[in-house]
Amino acid sequence: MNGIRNGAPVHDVSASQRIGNQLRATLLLQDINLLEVIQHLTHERIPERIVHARGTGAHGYFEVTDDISDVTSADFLQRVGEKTPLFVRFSVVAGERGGAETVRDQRGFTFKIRTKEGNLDWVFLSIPAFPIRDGAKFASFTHATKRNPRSNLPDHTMFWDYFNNNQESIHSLMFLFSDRSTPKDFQHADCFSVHTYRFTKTDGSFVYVRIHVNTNQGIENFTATEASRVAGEDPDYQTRSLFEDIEAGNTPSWDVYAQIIDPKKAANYPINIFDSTKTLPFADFPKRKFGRIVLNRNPDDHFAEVEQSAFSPTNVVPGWALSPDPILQTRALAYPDTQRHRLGVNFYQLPINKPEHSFTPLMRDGAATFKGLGATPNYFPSSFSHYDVATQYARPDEEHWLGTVVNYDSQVVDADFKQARIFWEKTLAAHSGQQDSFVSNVAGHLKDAIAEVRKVTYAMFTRVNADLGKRIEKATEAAAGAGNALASNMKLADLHEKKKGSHDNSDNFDLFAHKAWGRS
Ligand code: HEM
Repeated sequence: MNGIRNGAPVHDVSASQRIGNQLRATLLLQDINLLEVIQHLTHERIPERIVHARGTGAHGYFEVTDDISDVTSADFLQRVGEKTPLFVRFSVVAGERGGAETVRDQRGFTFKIRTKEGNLDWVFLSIPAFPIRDGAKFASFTHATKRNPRSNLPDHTMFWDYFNNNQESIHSLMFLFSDRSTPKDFQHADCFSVHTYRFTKTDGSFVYVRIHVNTNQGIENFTATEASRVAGEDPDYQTRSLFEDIEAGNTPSWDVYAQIIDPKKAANYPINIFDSTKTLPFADFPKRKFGRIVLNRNPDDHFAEVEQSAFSPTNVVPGWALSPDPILQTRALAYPDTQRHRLGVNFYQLPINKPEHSFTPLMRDGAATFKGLGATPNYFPSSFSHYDVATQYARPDEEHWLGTVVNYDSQVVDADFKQARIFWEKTLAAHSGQQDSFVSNVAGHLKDAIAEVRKVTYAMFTRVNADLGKRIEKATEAAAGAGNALASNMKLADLHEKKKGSHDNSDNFDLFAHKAWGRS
């Protein structure tokens, strides 16, 4: 056995070198095996993802089922029947790495499609509308939906107060409190690109596109009661379900559709196609099938593959491009940045992330460099380099921007409630019992917020539909009983007041006063 990493054999693997043979003995610093084994162990954890920390993964392939070459030059989409290998990571957003999986939340679906022209990452969600459309709000949204910094407990006052003050989230919130957000497992859920992206062609033309990935296993959800029970009985339920499904030789699959959006139509369309809080109606932008995703192999090692995988919407290939959606543009910064922190600067050289062919002479060195450049010129252009840029891909040049720099903070308007209203009045109403579940799901959560916050939330749901507002108020107040919120919840009154001398950072509250921010 090679116990030490230099490859030398170790004979007494579990022995320790020491002076003295019985319990009274002292260890020796020269015991290399012991030192190395313990020092490796104490470095075995890496930071967990700031969001989507809990996840599982599988290998499989993307297959082109229908011709879509009229709208994209993406090489892997040119030939019906062609299969491209992929790796998927499924995740739960808010909980920590060991958290229960069947909780109410969005689910992340991330695909690394290993095309011959580079890895294409689709970093998608199980809810087709996102809660925010201003990138700078992502920190607030993430903090408010995680733990209270003082109690380290989930805080329903903080949660609902965030949404009361950021009501552009209402459409996404409607999905979050429907049974769609307690899916039985990943195999029985759909996912969506949420953002508008672009399919591009080598002639410089492009169309906008939103992707829908629809399960072939059928949608199956838990009720809130079932989800809580399973979270307690088997916190790893969804990882187990996927692993056992694939281990048994099953091949869960999803059909892949595109909503194609003509840029000219988008320019005058009443919904801003770059607003990630909105979906686009199928009546105006029908779904067009072009592929299938099939999973058929479990990872060999969870840490090496699932934990060390690094996905980013910026991993694009020719034929697929980003759009001006401001959330997508904010994400372009976030992912590779956090991955340099989480995995190190050469994270893309790890086997799970490495593209089939890669040649990046302008990036060199850094911790854990696996393959150096040797004598390759590491500047460009060079008289001695034998490489060139890929000129066959004309850069789409459709977007011309001219304007004044502004501090834009989107405002909530009545139109932001329209799709939430349709969801309540049509989508939920069409499925027996789903309106009742929605009301009871909200009440079961909102009851733990303080009364002052609950009241504002009732008004928010009333803006969606007056009857919905009344039903939520009635169910929540009944559940809240005497009106007591959990004692550990953040007390807003504490935050409203400046408590002189009671807090090291009490002066900071001044910074957040509306007046100091020019919004009084
Ligand atoms: C401004 C908005 C957003 C920011 C700043 C952001 C940031 C992040 C960060 C930092 C991670 C952790 C990545 C890692 O450690 O490797 C992450 C993961 C993830 N995000 Fe976002 N995100 C945003 C919006 C979105 C949206 C709109 C979607 C989907 C439409 C999305 C889907 C995901 C998924 C699926 C993961 C898990 C990736 C994995 O499995 O490794 N995020 N996000």
